[in-house]
Amino acid sequence: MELRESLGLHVDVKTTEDGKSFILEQQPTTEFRYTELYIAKLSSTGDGIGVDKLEGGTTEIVVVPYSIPGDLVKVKIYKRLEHYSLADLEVVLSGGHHRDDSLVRCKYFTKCAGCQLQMLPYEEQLRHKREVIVRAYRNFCKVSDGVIPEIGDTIGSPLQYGYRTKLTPHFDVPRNGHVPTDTPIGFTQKGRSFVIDIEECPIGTPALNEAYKKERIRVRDNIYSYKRGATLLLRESLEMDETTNETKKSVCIDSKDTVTEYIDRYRFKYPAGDFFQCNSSVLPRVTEYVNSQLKLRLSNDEYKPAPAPKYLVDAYCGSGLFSITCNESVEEVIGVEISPKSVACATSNAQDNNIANAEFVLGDAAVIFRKIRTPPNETSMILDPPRKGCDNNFLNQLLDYLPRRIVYVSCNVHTQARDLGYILKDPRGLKYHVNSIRGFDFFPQTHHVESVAVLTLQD
Ligand SMILES: C[S@@+](CC[C@H](N)C(=O)[O-])C[C@H]1O[C@@H](n2cnc3c(N)ncnc32)[C@H](O)[C@@H]1O
Repeated sequence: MELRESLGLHVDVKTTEDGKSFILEQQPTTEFRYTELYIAKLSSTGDGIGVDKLEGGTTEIVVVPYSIPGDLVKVKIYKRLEHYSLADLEVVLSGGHHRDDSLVRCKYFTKCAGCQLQMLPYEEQLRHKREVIVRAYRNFCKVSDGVIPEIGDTIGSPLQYGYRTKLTPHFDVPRNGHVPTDTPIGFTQKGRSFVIDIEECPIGTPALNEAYKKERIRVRDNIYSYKRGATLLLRESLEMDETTNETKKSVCIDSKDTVTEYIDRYRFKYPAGDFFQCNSSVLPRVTEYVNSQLKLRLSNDEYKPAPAPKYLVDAYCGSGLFSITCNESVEEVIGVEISPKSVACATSNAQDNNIANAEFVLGDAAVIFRKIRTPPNETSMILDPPRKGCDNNFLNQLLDYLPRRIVYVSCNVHTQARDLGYILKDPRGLKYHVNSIRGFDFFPQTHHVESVAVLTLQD
C-alpha cells in the first residue's frame, strides 16, 4: 500500500476484516541476491524503501527494514514479489542525515519485529509520524482540497523508553515433541515467523523487565509441561497507599488479575488480559487534549455566543478512560462498549471515582443511536474503535443522528482517514468542519501513531 502511495505504482491491495491491509503477494523467488542501494523513503510501517537499478535499465523497488532515507545500504534480497522485493539489511555503508546509531538501546534491534525507529532522533520520529498521517489522509480520505486542515505536530511521549506497561513475549514448542531447555522465549523475528530469544525489552517498564526475568526461569523450569507454545502476559499495576500517597509497582502475570492504574487524578481498575492503553506516561497529554477539544465553544460571536456541547457519548469506551477523564467537561456521559467485562469495569471505575454523571451501556456502538436521548445539537461523540475503524452501519447511523462534535481517536490512521472521507463526502455530513487532526506518540521507537481528528457541525 505504502509503495503505491509513495512511488505511484499500482498494486492490488486487500483489506481484511480487522482493518489490516496487505499487498496481494505473488510467488516469491527462492534465490538470494546481494545489492547496494540508497534508501529514498520511509514507509508507514517504518521500513526503508529504495530503488535498485538493474542491468538493462530496469529497476526494482526494495523494502529494507531498519533503514532510513539517505542510507546507502548493502542488502540481501530474499523474496521477490510482483511489484517489489523484500530484503534483509546486511550493512549500512553510509548513514542518512538523521541516522544516529548511538541512540539504539536494544541489542536485538534489526532482528526483533517490535521496533523500527531506534536509530532516529525522537524529533525525527515525531516528524515521520506526522508525515504518515499526511499521506494517509491524502490517499484514503479523498475529499476536496482545503477540507482537511494542515496536520498538526505529533505530540510526543514523555517516556521514550521504559514506557510500555504491557509485554507479551511468547515461545513455540516444536511439534515433534522434543522441547529444548533453551527454547527461545521472546518476540518474533522481523520478516520471519519464528521467535528469537530476547531477555529484556527496553521499551517495557523496568518493573516488567524485572518480572520477565523470573517468568523466563519459571517457563524454562517447566518447559516439558508445555504441549504447545504460549504467550506470556506481563502487565504493570500501581497501588497507592492513600494515607502516605506512596505508590508501589507490581506486575500481573495472570489475565484475570486486576490491574490498577492512575490517569490524571482518576483510578482505573481492569483485568490484566483486557484492553487498556499501554503507555500511561502519554495518557495525561491525550486526555487533556481530548478535554480541550470537547470544551471548544461552538461560537465566540459576541451577539450569538454558543458554548460547547453539553453531552458526551463515548462510543467504544472500554473501561471508561475518556468517559471518566472527560466527565467534568460535560453534564452527562454515556459510554458504549461491546465487551461485558469492560462495561462492568467502566461502571465500577466511575463509582470508585465518585462520578455520578456517567452511565455505561453494553452493546454494539451502532445500536447506541436507538438509545441516545440527548439532542444531537448539544452532543459530542468520542469514537475510539479498534484498528478496523467504524463500519458503514455505524457511520450511517451517525450521519442520521449528526452529533454536534466528533472527536475520533484512532490507532490506525488509514481506517480513520477512510471513515472521515465517508462522513465528509456523504450529503448528510457536508456541514462538518474538520477543526484539527494530529498524532500522539503512544509507541516511541515503533512505527505506530495514534491520530485524533476533531469535527464540528456548522450552523
Ligand atoms: C481501541 S479500544 C478503546 C477503548 C477506550 N476508549 C480506551 O481508550 O481505553 C476499542 C474498544 O472498542 C470495543 N469495541 C469493539 N467493537 C465494538 C463495537 N462494535 N461496539 C462497541 N464497542 C466495541 C472494544 O471492546 C474496545 O474496548
